[in-house]
Amino acid sequence: MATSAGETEAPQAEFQRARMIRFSDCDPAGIVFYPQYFVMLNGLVEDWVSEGLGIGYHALISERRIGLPTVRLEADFRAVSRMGDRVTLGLAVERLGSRSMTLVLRCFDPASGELRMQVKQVLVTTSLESHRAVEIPQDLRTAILRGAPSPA
Ligand SMILES: CC(C)(COP(=O)(O)OP(=O)(O)OC[C@H]1O[C@@H](n2cnc3c(N)ncnc32)[C@H](O)[C@@H]1OP(=O)(O)O)[C@@H](O)C(=O)NCCC(=O)NCCSC(=O)c1cc(O)c2ccccc2c1O
Repeated sequence: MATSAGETEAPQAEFQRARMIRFSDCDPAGIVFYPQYFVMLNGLVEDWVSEGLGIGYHALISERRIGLPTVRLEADFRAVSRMGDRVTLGLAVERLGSRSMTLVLRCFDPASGELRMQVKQVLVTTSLESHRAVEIPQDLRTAILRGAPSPA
C-alpha cells in the first residue's frame, strides 16, 4: 500500500516471466549453479523496468546515468532446478523508499508451485557520475506505484 510519503510496504502484483533452465545455467550435476540464479534475476529486473514499468532500462543507465546497484541481498535456496525445467521468475516490490527499493524475487515451478529459490534484494538509485544515492526518478516511482502486473 502506498503512503502519502510515497513509501510502500505491502507486496504489489508480481511481475512474472517464464524461463527455461539452460545447459549454460547448470553445473556438471545438471542443476542450477547458484550464481546463475542471480544472473537470471538480474535479467528479470531489466525486463521489469523496461517492459513492466515502461521505463527504458538501457536509456536509464546510458543516457540518464542512473545506476541501480545492489546494497543488500538475502537468498534462500529451497529446491533444485534442473536443465530443461520450465520455471517462472517473479518480482514484487516490498518497499519503495526515497532512494532505495526492496524487491522480492523468486524462482518457482509454475505447475506445482514449488519454490526453488527466493531473494530479497535492496537496490539504490545512484548517479553514475558521483556513485552516490539519488532520489528515485519520479517516472520510475510513479510506474512502480501504479504496480501494473505484466503477463508471463
Ligand atoms: C549505493 C551507495 C552509493 C549508497 O550510499 P549513499 O551513502 O549514497 O546512500 P545511503 O547510504 O544514504 O543509502 C541510500 C538508500 O539506500 C538504503 N541502503 C543503503 N545501504 C543499505 C543496505 N545495506 N541495506 C538496506 N538498505 C540500504 C538506505 O536506507 C537509503 O534508503 P532510502 O530509501 O531510505 O533513501 C553505496 O552504498 C555503495 O556504493 N554501495 C556499493 C554498491 C555495490 O558495489 N554493490 C555491489 C554490486 S554493484 C551492482 O550490482 C551494480 C552496479 C551498478 O553501477 C549498476 C548500474 C546500473 C545498473 C545496475 C548496476 C548494478 O547492478
